[in-house]
Amino acid sequence: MNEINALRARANAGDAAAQYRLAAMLAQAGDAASAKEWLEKAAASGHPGAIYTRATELLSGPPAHMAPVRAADMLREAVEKGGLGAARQLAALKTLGLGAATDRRGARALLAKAAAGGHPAAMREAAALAIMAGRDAAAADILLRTAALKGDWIAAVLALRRGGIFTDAEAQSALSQLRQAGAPLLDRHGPPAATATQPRALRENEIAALLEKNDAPAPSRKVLRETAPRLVAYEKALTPLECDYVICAAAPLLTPSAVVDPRAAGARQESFRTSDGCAIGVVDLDLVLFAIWEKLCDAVGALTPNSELMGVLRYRPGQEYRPHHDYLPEDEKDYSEVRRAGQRAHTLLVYLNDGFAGGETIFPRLGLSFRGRAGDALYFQNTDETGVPIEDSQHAGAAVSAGEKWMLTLWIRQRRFWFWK
Ligand SMILES: O=C(O)CCC(=O)C(=O)O
Ligand SMILES: [Fe+2]
Repeated sequence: MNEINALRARANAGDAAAQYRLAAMLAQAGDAASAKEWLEKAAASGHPGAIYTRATELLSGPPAHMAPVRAADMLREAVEKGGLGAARQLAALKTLGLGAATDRRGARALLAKAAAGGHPAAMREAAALAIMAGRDAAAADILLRTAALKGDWIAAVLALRRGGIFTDAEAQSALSQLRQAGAPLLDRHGPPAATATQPRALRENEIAALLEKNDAPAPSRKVLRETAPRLVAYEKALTPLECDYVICAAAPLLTPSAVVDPRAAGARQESFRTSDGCAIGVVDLDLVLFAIWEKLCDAVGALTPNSELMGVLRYRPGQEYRPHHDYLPEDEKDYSEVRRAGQRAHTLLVYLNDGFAGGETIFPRLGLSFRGRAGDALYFQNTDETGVPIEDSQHAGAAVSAGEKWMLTLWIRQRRFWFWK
């Protein structure tokens, strides 16, 4: 209590950092209204963290509620004031071309700045990009280790999975903390490092050099069915690190899945879909997730802007997705959606993990079933080229009988789906 009173006194005297801390403490204590008030004051006093938080609010919710240009302006202001979280978020906007001009190089430079400044999530993001691009693995491991030791739990999971980064004692302590927090992916991890890596601060230009994109080889593909609905299996569409990254990014966002109901406004919960799921919204995207998104669209020859936001599903034992179609019902309400971007012509499902039983994807009308290993993907057609539904594309996610099944889903429209630009 003393601490909060002292903080309040400093906040009232106009100390921006105290205002920001007070807002965080009040939010944690459940007093959302006062938290919001202090956050606004901190932003007005020029606190970069507060400006960043307000900007992310403008990037959340349905498109009609978003103000991306204003958000980008605020993020720029926060970056100028030294905000590292803001630099990371602005990098994502520049990658998407949302609220700011598309500028991939500028985006990487901003991420490098945030990582060199010691922002844990930015360091983890830079490490993942470096590993994905096949660049200096030792430098990537240093970034990952530093981010994990600074408290970034995703970095800790990735470091454990990769092995050779934590000593045995560090790994044990990370594992027990992660277990307590309910983190995913703790079943399997690599060997410990014989000795602790010497921490070394990486310079901004050194990190920027790690982020240059290398073209990954195209995954091998096998056509499972030639005629409509066309089905194609991809082997190793994503690497283990990419799968793990998606699972970790999605885990905090999961809520019980919803499906589009032709009769009700908005989405509702359905007993025939019992998994937990989420869409990775623009505010959740980072350069790693964007690279994965683009890689998957490239694999199936689709334009990324034609695809809906990536979705992630988690099925626990007994959970399933009963037979359904992915194309949208063409009634009055949903038809405007279909008119804008066309039908959900294509689906790509990526199996993100191994170690579960059941959970095959089944096509009852085709007598086909498929289950990929971690990183494998299944493509199928839901409509023909003109958007006419293919009824035989009906499919189901069979109940999982043991373990957890994690899946990335991508629905691709006939035309541009992205609502910006
Ligand atoms: O879980 C599966 O295998 C199928 C998922 C699915 O059909 C969907 O997300 O639309
Ligand atoms: Fe589906």
